[in-house]
Amino acid sequence: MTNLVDIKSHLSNDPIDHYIMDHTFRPTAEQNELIEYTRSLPEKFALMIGSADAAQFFQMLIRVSHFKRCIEVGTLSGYTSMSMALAVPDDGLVVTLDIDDKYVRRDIWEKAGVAKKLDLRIKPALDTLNELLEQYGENSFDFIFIDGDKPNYVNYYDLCLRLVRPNGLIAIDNTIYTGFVADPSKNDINTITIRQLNDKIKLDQTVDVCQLRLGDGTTFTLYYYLASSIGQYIYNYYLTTYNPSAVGSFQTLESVSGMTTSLSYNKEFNQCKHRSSSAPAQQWAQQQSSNLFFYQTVAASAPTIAMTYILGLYTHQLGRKFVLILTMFGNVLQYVIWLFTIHYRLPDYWWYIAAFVSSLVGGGNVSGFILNLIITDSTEESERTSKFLYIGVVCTAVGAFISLVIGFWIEYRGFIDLYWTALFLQLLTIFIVYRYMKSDSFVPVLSNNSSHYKKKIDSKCSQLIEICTVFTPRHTYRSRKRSLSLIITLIAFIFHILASLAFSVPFLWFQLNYPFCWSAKEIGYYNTVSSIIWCIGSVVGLKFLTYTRYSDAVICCISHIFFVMSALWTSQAYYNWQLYAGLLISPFTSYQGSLTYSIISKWLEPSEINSAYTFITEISTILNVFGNSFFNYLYSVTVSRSRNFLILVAAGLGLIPLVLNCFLYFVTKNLPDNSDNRITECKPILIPDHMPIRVPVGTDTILLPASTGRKFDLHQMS
Ligand SMILES: C[S@@+](CC[C@H](N)C(=O)[O-])C[C@H]1O[C@@H](n2cnc3c(N)ncnc32)[C@H](O)[C@@H]1O
Repeated sequence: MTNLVDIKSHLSNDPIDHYIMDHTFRPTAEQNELIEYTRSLPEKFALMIGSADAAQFFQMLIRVSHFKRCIEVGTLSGYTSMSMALAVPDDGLVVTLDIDDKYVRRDIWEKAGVAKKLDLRIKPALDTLNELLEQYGENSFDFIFIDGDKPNYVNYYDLCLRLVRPNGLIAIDNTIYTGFVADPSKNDINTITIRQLNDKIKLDQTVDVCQLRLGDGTTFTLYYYLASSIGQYIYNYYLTTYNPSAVGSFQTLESVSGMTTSLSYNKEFNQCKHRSSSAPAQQWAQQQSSNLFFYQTVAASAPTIAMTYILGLYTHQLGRKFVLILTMFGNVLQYVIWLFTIHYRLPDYWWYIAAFVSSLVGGGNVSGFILNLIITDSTEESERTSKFLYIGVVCTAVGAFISLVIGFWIEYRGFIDLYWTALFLQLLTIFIVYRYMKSDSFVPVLSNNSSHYKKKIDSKCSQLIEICTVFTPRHTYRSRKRSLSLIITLIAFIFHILASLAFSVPFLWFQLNYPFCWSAKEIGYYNTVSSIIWCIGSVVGLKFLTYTRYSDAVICCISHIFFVMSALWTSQAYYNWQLYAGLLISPFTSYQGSLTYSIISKWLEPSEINSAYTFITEISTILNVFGNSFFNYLYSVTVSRSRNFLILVAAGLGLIPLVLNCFLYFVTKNLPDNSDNRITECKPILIPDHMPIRVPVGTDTILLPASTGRKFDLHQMS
């Protein structure tokens, strides 16, 4: 069995230890002085000093990893703390904890010029660690050395796991405990606790571990656990940067808008019990996160709105392939800026720059617009409802699956990897679209009798007017029934988006905070269950609705009833199971989104569809931009009084499209449709090179896009 003296390299009698120390140990004068001083203490304490080679190794780790914030549990005379303080940069910090400062030599710290980097806290270390969680929040330290009283080792480890940041390091001293851990006859409380800790770490897959025969066996754990997706990342970032004394200097929405500061918190505000960050820190982080999202959407608002309009207007000229690639390229730029922002911890405005840059090419709405055009072009009117529903289901299922993968990915690989992968996939998609999507897969075909359409494309100006007025009842050829249906559908769509935003904007903060206080792992589990239920629910719902042959308006009504129920249920949820139970109806809550395109395409002329979709996309972009900002703002000012206020607002908003769809049902059922002069709906056909071409019924000649200049006879083709 190892002699206790042998395990401190600088006190060892082993010639090899002597040789190693002789060749590699480079103490400063102050370090030597502290070693000498500690040696002079009563033997019990003299032997407690950390091993000098271990301290030197920590210094090397701190320097190469650019660690800034460190903790030592168990100070004794302050040797290892001083060594760490010598290694951290000038603005670094070493918080060192002990129950007693009898032997601490602050004077030597002063002499070494590191006293200002050392924060000595004298009280039971468990209390101090909890205090540090309150003060700095979770994931806020780079390096922690545990070397306090052994019976508390497991407790120290648990708290330190929360304090250390992802990819930070925890070093634990005495994990071999002079070999006692491997000796079954040793069953004192210290040995038992250290064995328990070693066993715990052995089973913990969220950390990387290595146990070195350094000093008395120091275990290193590399903390991989990354807390959340981008919203979670931002929320956690704020939790960790919370500084009560500096909060006044942060620009909050309240200070910007000159409203009463809600940073004076209600003392009785409930907080997450398993997050030891303080209630003010949590509330502050929520406000900061929603503020950040507010400014992000504001930054993206004008370019998104303008570009959606411009790209919608010029899609025919630029080609869908080009527009699609352009929007994807915006995502690429966004990922790159995110990666830089996270990696270099750039200031907040980089998030806004990322949003601004990606919105310069239209953002996600434009790709949705292209997809909707492609679906409409390649389907007949009768199958369009089910096609839109089906695509909605596929998108939802894929989205849910992706969020599931993301949840687990973050858990095991972290944010940086995730965004690198996203970047890679986006580049791959650009390549696939570039390589395999047919250029200009659809250009409207003119029949010899569609002079109405010819007139419309005559000038850009008339297209602009067409987009803005396509829903107005000015068109003489459109019956009252059609005009009314279009307007009702449009308004229902607008309120559906608003209701969905009011529900979705606070939902992440809702999960992260009291009473749920979910970690990334728990959000990952929720996403897993959610994705499974979404897939099954959406497919079953689709089959059922196809089977019942309900009209679009009835399907939307049912969907809105589910939405209101879901929002009311969620707003009252207090236990985890209640959030899970809410998932049972959530797959049926958003049919309005996918059906709107199908509904309006039935009431419009084929030549109007492009303008109408551009208009709808524009409306949805504007609502998303301003709705997101507004609801984030509303959440930040209401959360301190009522955590579920916004979700109740969502339920209220959801009632409006419900009523409108009931009205639509009666309009479509009872009003006559007397628009005889409407151009007949085109039938899609597939020409040999699989380009979907729209042929007005009753014409025999179709004209292919000017670039091909080909002319087909329908009879020949059939
Ligand atoms: C092994 S020594 C620390 C040696 C020091 N890390 C070094 O490298 O020189 C353990 C220290 O833990 C302190 N300690 C014991 N129980 C404690 C507790 N409950 N809270 C904080 N410190 C405690 C003791 O006072 C003692 O100074």
